[in-house]
Amino acid sequence: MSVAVLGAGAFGTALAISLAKKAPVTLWCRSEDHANDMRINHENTRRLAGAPFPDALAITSALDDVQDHETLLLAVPMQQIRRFLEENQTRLRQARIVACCKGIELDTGLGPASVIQDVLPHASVSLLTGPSFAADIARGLPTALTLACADREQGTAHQTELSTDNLRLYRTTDLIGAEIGGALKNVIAIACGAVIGAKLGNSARAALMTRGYAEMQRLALARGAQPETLAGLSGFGDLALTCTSEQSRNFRLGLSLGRGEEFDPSVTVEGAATARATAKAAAIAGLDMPITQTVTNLLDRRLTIAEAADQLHKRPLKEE
Ligand SMILES: NC(=O)C1=CN([C@@H]2O[C@H](COP(=O)(O)OP(=O)(O)OC[C@H]3O[C@@H](n4cnc5c(N)ncnc54)[C@H](OP(=O)(O)O)[C@@H]3O)[C@@H](O)[C@H]2O)C=CC1
Ligand SMILES: O=C(CO)COP(=O)(O)O
Repeated sequence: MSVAVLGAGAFGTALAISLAKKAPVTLWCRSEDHANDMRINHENTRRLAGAPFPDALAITSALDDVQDHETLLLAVPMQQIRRFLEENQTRLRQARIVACCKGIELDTGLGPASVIQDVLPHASVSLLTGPSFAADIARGLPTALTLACADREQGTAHQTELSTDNLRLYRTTDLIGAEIGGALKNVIAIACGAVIGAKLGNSARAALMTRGYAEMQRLALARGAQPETLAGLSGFGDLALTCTSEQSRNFRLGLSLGRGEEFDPSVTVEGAATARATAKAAAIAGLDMPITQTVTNLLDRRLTIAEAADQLHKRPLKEE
């Protein structure tokens, strides 16, 4: 096995730490200054402080050092991946890439695996997604994730390669379902954070999680996904984690909205762009996604929390 992780954010670093306990791993970051910092400290103090590196973890800022690795885990934020891939198209043309990001691209409405397929049609593409906080993975706490790959044989190879004693991977061939579950749970987490921040109660949160899940299913099924995928780790599992924990940045953005506080714009919050991308795609496809639309309106300050709650509540009554 030879694995490299592209992107030394919190998640890429956590995966690299976890996998390097099993075999050598290379972690690539885009700045030599950051690479040096990690080499000196044996830790990524900028993105995942307090998680020491195992000896088998090598650091580089040169893509030439990683392009011959068998498997590349892509852990840069969703809205950055197209540009990254385009800039490195020649190197990555036939790579085996496992996307580790969650979201929907603003301009195209595509998820991470679909963007990779779009830019690199000859690459092998998989997706690693599901309920896991970087800090938990780095600490070696027990975690279960979904490995999605349309090619069953390749998916099985990645499942074996990337599972560890603490990281248990389940596999599916339903890439679209896994992409949509992982992307939309962040949008629903923003809504849940807003409800808790505004002190609207846990009952309201449960209602949002359930009706949010219905929206996830609606979009996923319209795009040809399998319902079981949404019920799995990449859908229901990640929804449950992200909507109930202040460890989640998406949930925390929602909390700030609910409390009327500012939120640090430098924090990676995938659900914001994903809400806008999904609301646009849903409108074009004629899909009813009121929670997603409401989150977009809250983010763009077109609604207050009180107006948002009122609007959702006063929608026409219907069958569940
Ligand atoms: N954090 C978590 O618990 C989890 C995160 N994820 C997903 O992982 C993905 C990454 O999130 P996370 O690691 O937390 O984000 P962070 O904010 O911690 O880090 C983002 C990283 O991406 C790098 N980056 C940004 N743009 C580029 C680019 N154009 N080229 C190369 N590198 C770039 C940044 O580099 P620089 O430092 O130089 O700015 C930074 O290291 C997201 O899609 C997220 O949803 C999934 C599960 C858990
Ligand atoms: O995806 C995650 C948990 O599965 C991390 O959530 P946040 O990006 O909201 O922190």
